[in-house]
Amino acid sequence: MQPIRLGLVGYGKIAQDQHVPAINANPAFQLVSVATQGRPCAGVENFQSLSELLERGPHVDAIAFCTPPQGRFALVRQALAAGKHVLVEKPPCATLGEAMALVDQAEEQGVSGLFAWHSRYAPGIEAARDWLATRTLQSVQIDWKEDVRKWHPGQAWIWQPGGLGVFDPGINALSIATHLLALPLFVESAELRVPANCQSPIAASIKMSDARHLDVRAEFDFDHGHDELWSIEIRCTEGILRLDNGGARLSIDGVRQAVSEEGEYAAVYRHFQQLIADKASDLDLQPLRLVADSFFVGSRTEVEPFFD
Ligand SMILES: NC(=O)C1=CN([C@@H]2O[C@H](COP(=O)(O)OP(=O)(O)OC[C@H]3O[C@@H](n4cnc5c(N)ncnc54)[C@H](O)[C@@H]3O)[C@@H](O)[C@H]2O)C=CC1
Ligand SMILES: O=C1O[C@@H]([C@H](O)CO)[C@H](O)[C@H]1O
Repeated sequence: MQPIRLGLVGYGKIAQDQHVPAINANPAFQLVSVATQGRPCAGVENFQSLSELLERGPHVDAIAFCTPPQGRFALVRQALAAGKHVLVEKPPCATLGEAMALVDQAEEQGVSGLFAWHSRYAPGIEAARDWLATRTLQSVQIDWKEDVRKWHPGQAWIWQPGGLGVFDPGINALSIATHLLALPLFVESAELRVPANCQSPIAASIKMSDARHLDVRAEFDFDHGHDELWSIEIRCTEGILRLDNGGARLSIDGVRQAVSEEGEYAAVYRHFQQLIADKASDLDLQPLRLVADSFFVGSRTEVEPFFD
């Protein structure tokens, strides 16, 4: 079986940390070219732009996008128009409207698309989903706190319009919640704390609910200490389910549960491979909708300036 020939756009932190190692570990894929504006990727042909990669590079079947969300829409549209399958890092675009247009275009082009909500592939998520499917939910508490200086060092884009600020990691928690919970969530209120020199929040408190009045609270913090807190606690009539370490650890009533041994990005690329084989797509907009709604209804409080 011929491998899927892959191009990658945006050889930055996550591409180097996760995408290229996952691609190289999966024999169903062959990374053949990169388009990036920073350091080149060893072992493949490098280009300064997607246009150059498509016009002058070796043939690719699919393209993975690891650029910042601002400007990504035009790039993915260009790849779809060229008939390429696309894997798009989260958040899929800088706006909900752009993401909706990509969903339509992938269908029109008859290619496979994946919005890579990577946290949904964390080792404990599917076991958690199975347990919750037969339980009666009472409340959900999300705490998603990390140090932006550790995970996005020197990345000015994250503080600019479309960069989402603390919702860039926070959307991961929302992608897990929307995957675990049966009913659509909606935002009731939000408080956004925005540094005086930034366009996006460094912290946020969000109150959500669903059609059965489930109480869902989220606390996001981008200026947290070095030890991340990535946890979701779901109280049910039958017991308490808790995901920690971004979904890598699962406990029920304090007892650790067996989880998958597959890493997030290995699972992301295995899913992409299956979508291409099945001529299918997985382009979920729900996490981005909740972020958009948080910005719609969020009250803003100015806080001290942020300096990297
Ligand atoms: N930093 C992290 O820990 C994680 C980041 N992500 C997501 O991945 C995306 C990228 O994040 P990072 O890798 O941290 O950012 P980054 O700033 O380290 O990398 C972005 C890369 O895109 C390149 N680039 C920008 N515009 C381009 C264009 N028009 N054509 C070609 N290359 C272009 C830049 O040169 C840079 O190498 C974001 O959407 C982020 O939410 C996902 C998981 C973790
Ligand atoms: O998607 C993201 O994940 C975190 C961090 O890499 C933990 O996985 C990062 O802040 C965000 O972009």
